[in-house]
Amino acid sequence: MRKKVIAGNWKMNKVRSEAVQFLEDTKGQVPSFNEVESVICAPFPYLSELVQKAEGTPVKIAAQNMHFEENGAFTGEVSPVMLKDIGVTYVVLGHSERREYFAETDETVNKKVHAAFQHGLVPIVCVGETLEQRESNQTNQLVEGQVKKALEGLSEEQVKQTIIAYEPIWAIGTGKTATSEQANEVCTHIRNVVKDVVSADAAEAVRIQYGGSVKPANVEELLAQSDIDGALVGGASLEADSFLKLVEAGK
Ligand SMILES: O=C[C@H](O)COP(=O)(O)O
Repeated sequence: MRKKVIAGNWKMNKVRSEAVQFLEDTKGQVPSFNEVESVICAPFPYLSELVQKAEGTPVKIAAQNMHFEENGAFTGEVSPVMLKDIGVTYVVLGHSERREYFAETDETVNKKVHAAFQHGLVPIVCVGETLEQRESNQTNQLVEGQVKKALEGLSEEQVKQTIIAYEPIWAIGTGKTATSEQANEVCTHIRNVVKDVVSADAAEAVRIQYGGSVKPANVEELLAQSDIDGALVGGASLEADSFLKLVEAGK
């Protein structure tokens, strides 16, 4: 039985006081880590403080990106060593917004996934198609390519620990959710790809989230699908009440 993982991706939102207040507001109300994993993916400036505030609670703190090198002349970048040093435990890699606006590629995602494991961070690897690709029936092929490249060179054990987030780009922040059947169909395809290129055990263990306009009103139906093991949520994770409802649904 795969444990569900509900991750709130705040993207570039909230000032410090709002970020801290969110943890205050959810304190004591988030279900235990044994029931569901709950993660907040926060902007870099608050990570250290949020890790400290979340200590002793079931909430884990994630970064939204990182560089693959440990250190060096990479102005403006943040390394896995730095994230690990301040107690971050998860990192989102290859989000479609990084791919679209910041030239993230399948190759850099793969380097980052390796770097994450090297430094004890759990990668949440995002994949997903555009509307144009869906309409021209390229979804499975496109997502398959992204998954294969992202996982290239990992050990079976590392693949088992990886979280893959299937996020159709046309459903992100648009209010258009993929139907639970559409979402599950692609998640099943991803699991089959993992089975083909790694192993049946890895496919059974890997967690696959759905992301794209997930909210309290649709999360239960999505999580009830056979191959959806959680959600990566943007807009609906910004308010404490809404985030708590999402996490509750993961129990
Ligand atoms: O990382 C989260 C996804 O991009 C989904 O965002 P959304 O829930 O606002 O559609």
